[in-house]
Amino acid sequence: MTRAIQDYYPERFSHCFGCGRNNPHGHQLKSYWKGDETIARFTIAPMYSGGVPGNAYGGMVASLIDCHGTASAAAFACRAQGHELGEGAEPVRFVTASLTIDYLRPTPVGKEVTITGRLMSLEGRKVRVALALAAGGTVCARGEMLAVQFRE
Ligand SMILES: CCCCCCCCCCCCCCCC(=O)SCCNC(=O)CCNC(=O)[C@H](O)C(C)(C)COP(=O)(O)OP(=O)(O)OC[C@H]1O[C@@H](n2cnc3c(N)ncnc32)[C@H](O)[C@@H]1OP(=O)(O)O
Repeated sequence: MTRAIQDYYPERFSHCFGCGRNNPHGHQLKSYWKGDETIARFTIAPMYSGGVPGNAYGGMVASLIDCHGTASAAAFACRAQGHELGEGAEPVRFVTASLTIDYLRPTPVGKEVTITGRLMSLEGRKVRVALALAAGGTVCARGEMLAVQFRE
């Protein structure tokens, strides 16, 4: 897949500060399929430093995990419906209902990090996603998300 999951979001859902392609001030995170899981790559700019020099502040870590989680939920739900993003019916939209983060190690700024997502369960409007953020192959933070399909 060369197109990011977020690139399939309808225009009106593309202004998120973390991942909206139409938000020029935001991070514009891009998530992709990687086999049965999802992956995003991002380099945190030094301006997002936490209290310890060289390390990111926790909100930034949570933000990346959050946006990758909702994108993953949309992709997992789509595939579970038997089609890929961009095919078939309009894709379902998810928002974060609950997100827990375990900060295991400091996350460096200025180095590429990867965020991965794995489907834990899919039940009705609810998708649970296991998430991890790693730098240089070392997991710095883990997350668990409950994403709920948005009712318009
Ligand atoms: C390519 C694809 C395109 C798709 C296109 C996508 C575009 C999509 C834009 C994405 C852009 C990025 C997004 C970034 C990620 C955010 O930052 S999203 C922003 C942060 N999140 C929010 O603002 C959400 C605020 N909360 C809400 O709006 C509502 O609480 C919710 C989550 C929609 C749920 O409300 P509701 O629809 O009335 O549903 P409700 O019946 O309350 O709950 C449904 C189920 O979830 C459970 N539940 C709800 N909340 C919780 C909770 N906190 N803990 C445990 N269980 C819960 C309920 O118990 C219920 O379970 P069941 O009884 O069905 O078993």
